[in-house]
Amino acid sequence: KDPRPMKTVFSPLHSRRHVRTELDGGLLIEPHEKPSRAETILARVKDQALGEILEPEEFGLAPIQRVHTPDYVAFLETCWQDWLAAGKPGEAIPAVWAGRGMRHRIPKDIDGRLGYYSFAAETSISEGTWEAARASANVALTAQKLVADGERAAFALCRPPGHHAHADLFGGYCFFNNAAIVAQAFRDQGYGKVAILDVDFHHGNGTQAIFYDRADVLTISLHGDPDLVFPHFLGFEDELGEGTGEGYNLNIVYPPGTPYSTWSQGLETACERIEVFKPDALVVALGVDTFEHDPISFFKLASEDYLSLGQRLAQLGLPTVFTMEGGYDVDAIGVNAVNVMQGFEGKS
Ligand SMILES: NCCCNCCCCCS
Ligand SMILES: [Mg+2]
Ligand SMILES: [Zn+2]
Repeated sequence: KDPRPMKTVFSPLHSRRHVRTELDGGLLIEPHEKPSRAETILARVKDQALGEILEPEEFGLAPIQRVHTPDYVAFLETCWQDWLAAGKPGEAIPAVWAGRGMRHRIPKDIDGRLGYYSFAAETSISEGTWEAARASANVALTAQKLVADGERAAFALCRPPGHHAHADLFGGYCFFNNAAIVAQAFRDQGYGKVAILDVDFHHGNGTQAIFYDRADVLTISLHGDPDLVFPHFLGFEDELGEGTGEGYNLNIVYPPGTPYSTWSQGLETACERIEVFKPDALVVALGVDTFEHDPISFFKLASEDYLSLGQRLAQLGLPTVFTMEGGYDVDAIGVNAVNVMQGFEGKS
């Protein structure tokens, strides 16, 4: 509603997450999800004078636990200490999971608990990960508060990202599902219906799972075919929701090489579904790993396409919170992410 320039929320505490390893292709590489991602976006926000930049307020654990289980939150808080106490030489990396026919119970041992509380092995944990993840959730909740207090939209410059995190699973560089936490906060503040639109290249598996049996939060994701890319085991078009939630999940899947001219047709389908749903607020899980030069993805969006994306989202006319998700071409991430905001604000 408020025509003032969009505010950005950012926490320097994101840099407390500085793992040195990512398991990839049988090697421990420099993580794609690196601190310079957030710093580059912040620099672009300043360079473009997008609007005011605020540090987050502290919201504590309660709004996080509206989405994540208390045992999972407690696990994340002590994981690194537990790992060190077990005398491990490297960073905490899950390496064992309950495969088919095994039992989903919570072991005492740290290796067992790492496996119980994760779905993938590329997301190392080390000193400061907990603090950064907590700050990222506070960034998202501060943006939600700005919108609830009357801003038309706000940009939660979150790091680490969140859309792959389930109620009690980390993975895909995600720990707390910031978009889900924002949606639940809107619901807890009396917004009857909320839509979450995930435009990250990857399926928002955590977000889908968290709301899968609910009709009050509509979850939509456009993404690369999970038959070919992460998260591999969720995100197919036949996943429509379950029980009360049937019809309130929508997956739109595209193949390698998809350009904006094709991808934007899916965006249109998503926007039409949102308009039918008539939500009281919109959360956009914004990944820009749909970019043509992204190192781990296979869509072909160009930087100017993010202006068009922002313009289309503004046409929905909803109170909107953007939560930063993926995007791994660090040189281009600032232009691409801020283009969405500038497009939303009317720049073409
Ligand atoms: N080397 C590619 C493996 C990628 N695995 C995790 C991808 C997470 C994307 C988060 S938006
Ligand atoms: Mg997506
Ligand atoms: Zn992604």
